Amino acid sequence: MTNPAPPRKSPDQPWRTEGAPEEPPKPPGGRKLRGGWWRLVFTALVVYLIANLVLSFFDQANEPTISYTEFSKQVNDGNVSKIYAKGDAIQGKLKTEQSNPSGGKYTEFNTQRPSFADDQLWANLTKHNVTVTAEPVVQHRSFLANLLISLAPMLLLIAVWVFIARRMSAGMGGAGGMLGRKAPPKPVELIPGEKRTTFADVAGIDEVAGELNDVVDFLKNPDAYRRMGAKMPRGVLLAGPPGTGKTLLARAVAGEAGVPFFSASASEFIEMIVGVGASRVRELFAEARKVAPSIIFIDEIDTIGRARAGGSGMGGHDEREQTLNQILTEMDGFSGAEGVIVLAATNRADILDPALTRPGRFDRVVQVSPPDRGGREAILEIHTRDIPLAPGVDLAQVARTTPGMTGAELANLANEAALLAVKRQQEQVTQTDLSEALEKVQLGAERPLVMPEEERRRTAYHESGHALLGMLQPGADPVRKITIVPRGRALGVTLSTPEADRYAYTEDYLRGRIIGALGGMAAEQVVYGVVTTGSESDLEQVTNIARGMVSRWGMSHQVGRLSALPNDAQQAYGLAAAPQTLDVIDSEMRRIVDECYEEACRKLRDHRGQLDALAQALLENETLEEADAYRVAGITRLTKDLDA
Ligand SMILES: Nc1ncnc2c1ncn2[C@@H]1O[C@H](COP(=O)(O)OP(=O)(O)OP(=O)(O)O)[C@@H](O)[C@H]1O
Ligand SMILES: [Zn+2]
Repeated sequence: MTNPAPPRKSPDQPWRTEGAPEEPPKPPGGRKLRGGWWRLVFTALVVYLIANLVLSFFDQANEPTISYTEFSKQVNDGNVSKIYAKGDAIQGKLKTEQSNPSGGKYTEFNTQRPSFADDQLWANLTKHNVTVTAEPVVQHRSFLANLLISLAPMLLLIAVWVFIARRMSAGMGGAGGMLGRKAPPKPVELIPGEKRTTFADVAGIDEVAGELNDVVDFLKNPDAYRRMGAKMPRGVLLAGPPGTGKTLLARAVAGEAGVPFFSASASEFIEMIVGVGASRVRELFAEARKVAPSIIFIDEIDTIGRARAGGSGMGGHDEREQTLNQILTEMDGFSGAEGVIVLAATNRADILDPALTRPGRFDRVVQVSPPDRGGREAILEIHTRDIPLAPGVDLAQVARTTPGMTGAELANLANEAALLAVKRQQEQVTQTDLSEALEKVQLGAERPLVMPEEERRRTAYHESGHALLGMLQPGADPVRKITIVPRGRALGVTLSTPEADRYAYTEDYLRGRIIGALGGMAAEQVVYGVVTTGSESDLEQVTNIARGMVSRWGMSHQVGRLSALPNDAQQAYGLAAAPQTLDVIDSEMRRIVDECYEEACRKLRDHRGQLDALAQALLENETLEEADAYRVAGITRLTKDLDA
């Protein structure tokens, strides 16, 4: 829970404009399977060969093997002192050394008595006073060793196979596998000692919890429903952005109902060789049925449940389809009274295969959204339950300044504040810890970086450009902080957050956002006459907003009130925008951004004095808080904090 707030893609979030790209390329998620077992096979082969060599070395032991004729002759010559016999194998010792016909001398020997020899061996032996011992002859190779050697290749094969199978099921989250190697899926809430999650651990999404109440009810008392002939939904789909508490909610349903909770991530299913995903699904459902009523939770269902058809041509396509089919089959197989309810989570409900949401499957979709102000406060309360708070800590105030943040981000915030307090050896977490933690979460951690003076100056102008335009636009989100202390991957940051939660945006507001985001580049243009690479992430933000305005929100006359670009699900079905539509979208986006850029430059030229003042103040102080920023720029805030 230490990851910083993700880059904000949707406009309903506090936003920031900054001077450098922010996301480093993700390392490709590689598979770990290969290499390992080839090495195992190789090692096993080498061991096998060496073992064979050693054993065969013992085989051609010291004593030469002599013919039975030679042996008989030695007995008759009275040259044999003693023999050991087992069955027809005979080992013995001579009284005097003999030379071997094949070269060399020997006193000890081996020989084999032919089965048809009906000679007078026993008589001869006693006649010549040979000590005969019928003890078992020292065997160079035990029966077991012989067996092992003959079975070795097969054992080797089996070992390799088991090993591969284990590796594969380890990749499935360790729960279950093929080969009957049973580490059956463990229902999480049955693990002794584990604290049960309940609705009391979930806040800010009360309506959602309410919607799940009858699921809880059903799980608690399936018989009542059965008697009434009432059918429960077999699947409930929890849809919403990452970190809004979908997993938490699913656990809470299980916790409230007091039933076992099986959890799996859909992506685990499709990493494997074809067929394994489906069998893992079968196993999971079988286990859940055994202990019904119970809950199966499948996270990231979109990774297997995205719309089929359209041939995405991706690898693992078959496996995905088989796994999905298996899930659907299992769900269809429910009589509805078995008491296994499948909860699935996705943040891409829009791209799901319609087969999944058909009646009798995930026919109930519950939308989980980021919390509102009251919800944020309640979530903060939950996540500070175990943190000693200093008197005077105002969680409501924190909730006010965190619009758009999800439950996971708020939990992270509370934890960061606690970490700060520990670092400072405080007994309690203070309001200052909380606001500094928020700053770290929103802006990224401060980064020691000595910048050349010229670069600092340019950064100061860049950030002042963002800030001044933000302050000048009526209706824009207020500027909370400007800094030229490098943070995260940015050289400087200007932070603006809305006064209150916003749910819909006007065209003017969006244009204002574009103008503000272009403010950094425009300031460089106005002051230096050239621009730098420092505007990369600004331009990304600008492009996203402009694309949305033109292609999704009907804010371009040329394109009209159309959802002009196919969504992912439509794309999966092979739907693409017509080339001429793409041309229009492109030129409309350019028009809007160009207009905004011109306006940004014009405004900065008109207010050059304020721009210089802000840049100067930043060079001196490095960071300006909201009040100082407005004072330096000589601008009075047009709107007031609703709760201030
Ligand atoms: N509404 C909430 N109330 C309390 N805590 C929450 C809430 N939402 C999220 N959290 C906290 O954030 C953590 C992560 O949430 P969770 O994993 O449930 O989100 P998710 O929606 O499943 O995310 P993802 O889509 O990334 O899997 C939870 O364990 C919990 O600590
Ligand atoms: Zn910028």
